[in-house]
Amino acid sequence: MSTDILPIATPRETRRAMWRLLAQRPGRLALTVFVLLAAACCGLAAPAILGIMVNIAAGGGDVMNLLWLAIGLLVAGGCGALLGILGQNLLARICEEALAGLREEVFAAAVRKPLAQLEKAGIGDVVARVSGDVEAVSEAISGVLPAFTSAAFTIAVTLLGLGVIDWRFAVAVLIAAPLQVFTLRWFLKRTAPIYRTVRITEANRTEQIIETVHGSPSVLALGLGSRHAELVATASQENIGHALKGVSYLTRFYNRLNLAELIGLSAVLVVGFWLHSEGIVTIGAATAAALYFYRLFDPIGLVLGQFDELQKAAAGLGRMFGLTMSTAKTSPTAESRATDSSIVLDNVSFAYPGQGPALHGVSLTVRPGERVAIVGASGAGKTTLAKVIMGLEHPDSGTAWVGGLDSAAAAPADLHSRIAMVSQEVHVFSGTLAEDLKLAKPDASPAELPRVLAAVGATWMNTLDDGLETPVGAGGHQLTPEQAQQLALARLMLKDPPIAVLDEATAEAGTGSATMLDQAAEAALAGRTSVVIAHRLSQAASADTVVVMEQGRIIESGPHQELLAGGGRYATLWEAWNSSLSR
Ligand SMILES: Nc1ncnc2c1ncn2[C@@H]1O[C@H](COP(=O)(O)OP(=O)(O)OP(=O)(O)O)[C@@H](O)[C@H]1O
Repeated sequence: MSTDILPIATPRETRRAMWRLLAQRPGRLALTVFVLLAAACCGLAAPAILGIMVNIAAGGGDVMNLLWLAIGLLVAGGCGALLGILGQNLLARICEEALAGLREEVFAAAVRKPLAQLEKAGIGDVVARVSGDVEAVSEAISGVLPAFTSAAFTIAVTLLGLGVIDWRFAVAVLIAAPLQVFTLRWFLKRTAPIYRTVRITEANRTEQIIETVHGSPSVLALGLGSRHAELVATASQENIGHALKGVSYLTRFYNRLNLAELIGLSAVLVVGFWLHSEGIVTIGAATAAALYFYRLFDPIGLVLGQFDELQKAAAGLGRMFGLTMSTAKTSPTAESRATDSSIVLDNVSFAYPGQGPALHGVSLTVRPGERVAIVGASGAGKTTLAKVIMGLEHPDSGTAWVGGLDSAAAAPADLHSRIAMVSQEVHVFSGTLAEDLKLAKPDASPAELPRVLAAVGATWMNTLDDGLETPVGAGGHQLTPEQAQQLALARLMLKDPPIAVLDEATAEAGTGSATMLDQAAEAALAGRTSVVIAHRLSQAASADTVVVMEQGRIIESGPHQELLAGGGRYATLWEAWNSSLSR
């Protein structure tokens, strides 16, 4: 599987994109920073008060004073804890909202991708980005980031507090810093590629599972079950192997951090002893300094330790942003050059990944209201042409203009307001018949639904026990392929776009139903600009223009009668079709 087909955002691009998301809520972000700072300052009070209590106790001081200080200790601790919880909750909420926006962007980007690019990248990679990566980032951002930020504030404020007692304490604490920084760099350098590989091998495993499930009929028919199970197991093993490597580095990382803490605490105690013996600080101040440093153990451990989680999240974020960025690259703002309901293909060429051209410099104009039938042998490129018009595939060169929009660059909502397609693989969605129809127009009035069904000749609707409220699709009343085609045509009528594409909409029909479906298509296409992929040449005969394709090129075009009179490829196809009917 090639995982480099869908881009991955660089760390810089990821940071910028993340900041852009967070900065959408500047007021709440500022309030959160303020609350977290206040919580960290409250935390400073406890060691300071304890230091004062030590001084009082050492000097044989007043018990009442000690009692008041103890109450102050409790109040500061309580306020610090409450503010800390409040700040972390505020931050978690901001992050959750930002992530929800990102999640929507990523899903939208995934469905906007050209089919060929998704197929090339491997569907497992896309699934991993919109599920596994989103989950990993979600967990890290809502679970880790608030605690991480709170710890970072505590460290900064505590270092400041140490400096206020005596600058030499701050220097003593910083003795441990080089080892901590070195340990962190050592850890990040080694584990960053491991985490990237873990995500990639996870995508491989997903790909393998999807392939096995998709191909399960062939897998079972050919007795390939154990071989496929082995392939999935191998992909899993590879993933686990890399994940374990990460765990091994994590253990060594914490060992080194413990050593750094030991060095730092020793330094603070030695400096405290020396400063006290020189009469520079009181015993209480030295105690407070030691307590400050001790207080740093947890936040430093958390910040350094959670780098690991944030790094994993950053890897996921990079892949998520990569998906949205690459969409932005391939789908800039819609280019528009006319607003009528025409289709203009301008020298369009397209090849599926690793294949020869499926379309070769195709130029075609369908005027507003005109109906064009595309005919040609199997593999001539008819369906590919329909996909390019629909924006499902993007031309390698040339442009497909649909109602004035570049179909490869237009926002899906804009494009779909102008064009709709009925494809060969008609899907009946689960739900009632009315719900199925309303997918095309959610606010359709109750009178519209029977009207469009009647227009496409779906008289079978009257025989259903619950009429429009009859459940259809999986688990409901099963429609025949012809009925499903009629339903799709009725949806098209409800949606009422000015332009329509029918890709072999009646190819499923037996001879008996063919005329009925031809009439249904006729009703659905009335008044629209349309392109009909016509395997049944009766559809070509009723079109304004017939276009004949061969090996990705247009080799003939013109009205039905003219092409027949010309005696070319279309005349041959027509003759063959007629004689197949009379047989
Ligand atoms: N998803 C795909 N991946 C790779 N090649 C494809 C894909 N779909 C079609 N092709 C190839 O592109 C060429 C054009 O196929 P296309 O489906 O557009 O032809 P068609 O005229 O619609 O054929 P049919 O009438 O059989 O549907 C063929 O060589 C086909 O094998």
